[in-house]
Amino acid sequence: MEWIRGETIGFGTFSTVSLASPSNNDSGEFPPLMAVKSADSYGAASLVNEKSVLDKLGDKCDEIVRCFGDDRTVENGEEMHNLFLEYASRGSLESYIKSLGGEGLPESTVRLHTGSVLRGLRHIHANGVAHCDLKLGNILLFGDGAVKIADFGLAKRIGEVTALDEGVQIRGTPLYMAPEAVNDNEYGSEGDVWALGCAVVEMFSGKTAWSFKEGSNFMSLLIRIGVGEELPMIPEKLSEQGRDFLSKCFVKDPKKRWTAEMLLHHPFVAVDLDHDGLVEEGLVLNLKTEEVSTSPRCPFEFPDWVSVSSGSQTIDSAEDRVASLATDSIPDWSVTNSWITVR
Ligand SMILES: Nc1ncnc2c1ncn2[C@@H]1O[C@H](COP(=O)(O)OP(=O)(O)OP(=O)(O)O)[C@@H](O)[C@H]1O
Repeated sequence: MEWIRGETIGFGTFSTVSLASPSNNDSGEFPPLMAVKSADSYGAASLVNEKSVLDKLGDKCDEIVRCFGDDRTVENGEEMHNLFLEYASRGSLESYIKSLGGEGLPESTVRLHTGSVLRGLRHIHANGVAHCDLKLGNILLFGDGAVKIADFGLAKRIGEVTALDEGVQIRGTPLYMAPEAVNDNEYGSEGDVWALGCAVVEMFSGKTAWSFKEGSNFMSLLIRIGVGEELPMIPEKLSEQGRDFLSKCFVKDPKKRWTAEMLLHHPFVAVDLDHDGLVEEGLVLNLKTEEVSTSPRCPFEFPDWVSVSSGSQTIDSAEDRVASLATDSIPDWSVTNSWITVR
């Protein structure tokens, strides 16, 4: 495909995202406007991983951003790897919520978006993949109000041990890390569910699920996540159903945490939504809800529930693991946007 690069619309750790349009699209094979994620040789591995995961996931799930292929170009004497993606005209949920001035979204919208992300996660997990970096910055908002999961640069096949899993590494964003990732370096489908809970809190309250003062100690956050009984904040103003939903995501033991499939049957997402609030927001909705059922009280009430484990690791004590993370060369951590993903 011959294509033209347009304006820059986003920056990631290793890539720049800009608009792209095909210069000759007579066949109509590509949309007239796409997002192109470009990385130099340093970030290329992440794009190669993202492309292979997106190929594996296919284009059957409406809640996962579509990929139209990749290519390489030489720009200013440098080889660039480019990945062509469906363009989300309203950017990420993170930037959208920031534009609301710290206010969160109405609960009816949060329920809708949560249902969409869950359908995406169910598809990802059913294909044996864990996203490993779910956060509002990686949930994209489209012109019709739909949301889709993006950024599969850190995604991994469940159970597979990659170079990233060896040694002391952090995959993803600390504020969304699940206890088993902090303690045991375990990243699987269960960790995505924990991260979804953190994203739901942030969507509703406009604040991160863990309170964390800028400049405060990174290790203290890891200890709070990994050790002890403290859980992320569950907003008081959220409905009973919403609070119950979050309590199923924020289960410290990954084996007891609900799966995406189970959560799709929770009444928080499997209900008739308040259409009025959404119409007021100008969102044209693509309503898809699961069959409503009563909320099971525990995972074992699901007859066909199967826990997908991410493989075993040599387990140090939680304290040892947190200490080793904190003594490995950790960047200058601060809150939200400036969190650095260590790959
Ligand atoms: N398909 C898209 N449509 C519109 N904007 C996009 C798209 N993909 C990415 N962006 C924008 O670019 C930003 C960076 O993209 P992305 O998170 O995929 O890059 P990354 O290098 O993998 O970043 P990260 O640091 O999160 O790993 C996103 O937060 C979003 O604002």
